[in-house]
Amino acid sequence: MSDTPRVLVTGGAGYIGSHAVLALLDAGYRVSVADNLVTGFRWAVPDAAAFHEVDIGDTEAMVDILQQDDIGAIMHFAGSVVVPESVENPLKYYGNNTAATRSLIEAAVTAKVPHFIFSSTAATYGIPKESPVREDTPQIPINPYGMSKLMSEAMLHDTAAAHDFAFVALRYFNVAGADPDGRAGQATKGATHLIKVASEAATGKRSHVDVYGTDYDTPDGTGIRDYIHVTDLAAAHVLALDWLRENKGESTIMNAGYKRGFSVLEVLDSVERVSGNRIVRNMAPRRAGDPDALISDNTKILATLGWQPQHADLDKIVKHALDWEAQLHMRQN
Ligand SMILES: NC(=O)c1ccc[n+]([C@@H]2O[C@H](COP(=O)([O-])OP(=O)(O)OC[C@H]3O[C@@H](n4cnc5c(N)ncnc54)[C@H](O)[C@@H]3O)[C@@H](O)[C@H]2O)c1
Ligand SMILES: O=c1ccn([C@@H]2O[C@H](COP(=O)(O)OP(=O)(O)O[C@H]3O[C@H](CO)[C@H](O)[C@H](O)[C@H]3O)[C@@H](O)[C@H]2O)c(=O)[nH]1
Repeated sequence: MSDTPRVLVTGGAGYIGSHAVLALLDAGYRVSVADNLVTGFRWAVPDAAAFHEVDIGDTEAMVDILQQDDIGAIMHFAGSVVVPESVENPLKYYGNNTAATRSLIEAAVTAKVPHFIFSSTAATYGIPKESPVREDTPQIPINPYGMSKLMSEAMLHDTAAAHDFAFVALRYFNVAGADPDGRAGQATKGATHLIKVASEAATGKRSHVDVYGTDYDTPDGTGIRDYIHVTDLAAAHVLALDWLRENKGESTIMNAGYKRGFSVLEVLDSVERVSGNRIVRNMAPRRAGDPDALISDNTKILATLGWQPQHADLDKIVKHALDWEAQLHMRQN
C-alpha cells in the first residue's frame, strides 16, 4: 500500500487507545492523539505521537487538527465507558458518546478523512438471545451506554452511504490485560472491570472482590464473559485500517473476542494461580443489567482481517494485568 497515512487516535491517552497508539507506531504509522484527559493520562501517550488536548465534540477544533496534521484515518476510542453511570446520568452518555461522535464524524467529512474505526461494544446486544453472539444477533441494549454506541453505529452507517467515508466498527467483548512489554496498561481510577479489580486485590490495593451473583444460568452460577487481550484488540485495529485502505469505500462491523468464556470464579482462580496470592471473595447480589453469559462468534473478524490472536489465554491476560498493576505506582508518581 502506498502513502501510509497519519492516524488520529481519539482517546489515545486512555486504556485501549494507548495500546492502539503503540500498535500503530510499531506498524510504522505516524500518529496524532486527541484526548481531553478526562479519564486518560498525558504520560500514557508516547513521545513519538503528537498530542492535542482537546474535546472531540469541538467540531471546529477537530477540523483544524485533521487538516493541520494531514490525517488520513481516525481511530475513535474517546468516550464515557461506565455502564452503571450511564443509567444514572444517561444524558452524559448521549452527549459524550453519541453527540460527540456525531461532531467528530462531521469533522471527518468536512476534512475529507475517508477512513474511520469505531470502538463499539458487546453492550449493544443487551441480553442476547443466542450464544455465541453473531453480528446479526438482534441488538437490544439494556442500558444508555449500549444505546449510545448503537446510535453511533447507525450514524456511521448512514454517513458512509451518503459521503466518501468508510468505517469499521469493532464490537469489543471484555477487554483486559496490558502490553506484554509493560509499555501500557489500565490506569483508570476506580475501575470496575473484573480483571482490573482482581489484580488490584491481588497486589494489596483492595481488600476483596465482590462476586456479583452466584445464581446465574452457568455451570458455577457466576457470570461468563469473553475476555480479550488488549494487545490482540489493538492489532485488530491496525488490520482494520489496512482493510479499509485495501477495500476502498467498503464498511463493516465485526465482533472482537475469542469465542470462549470464563466465569467470575474461573477468573479469580486464575488471578490467584498466577499471582500466588489469595483473594478474599465476597459473594454479593447480582449487579443490575448483567447478562448470564456473553461470548462472541468471531468467525467474521478472523476471516475478514486474517486476525491471528497471540494472547488468547486467560492466565497470560491475567499475568500481563498483574505485571502492569505491580509497576503502575511508578507511572503515577
Ligand atoms: N474497556 C472495555 O472493556 C471496553 C469494551 C467495549 C468498548 N469499549 C470502548 O473502548 C473505548 C475506550 O475505552 P477505555 O476502556 O480505553 O476507556 P478509557 O476511559 O481508559 O479511555 C477513554 C479515553 O477517552 C478520553 N475522552 C473521553 N471523552 C473525551 C472527549 N469528549 N474528548 C476527548 N477525549 C475524551 C479520556 O480522557 C480517555 O483517555 C471507549 O469508547 C469504550 O466505550 C471499551
Ligand atoms: O468486581 C466485580 C466486577 C465484575 N464482576 C462480574 O464480572 C463479569 C465482568 O464484568 P465487567 O464489569 O468486567 O465487564 P462487563 O461484562 O460488565 O462489561 C464490559 O464489557 C462489556 C462488553 O462485554 C461492555 O463493553 C462494557 O463496556 C464493559 O465494561 C460480570 O459477570 C460481572 O458481574 C464481579 O463479579 N465483580
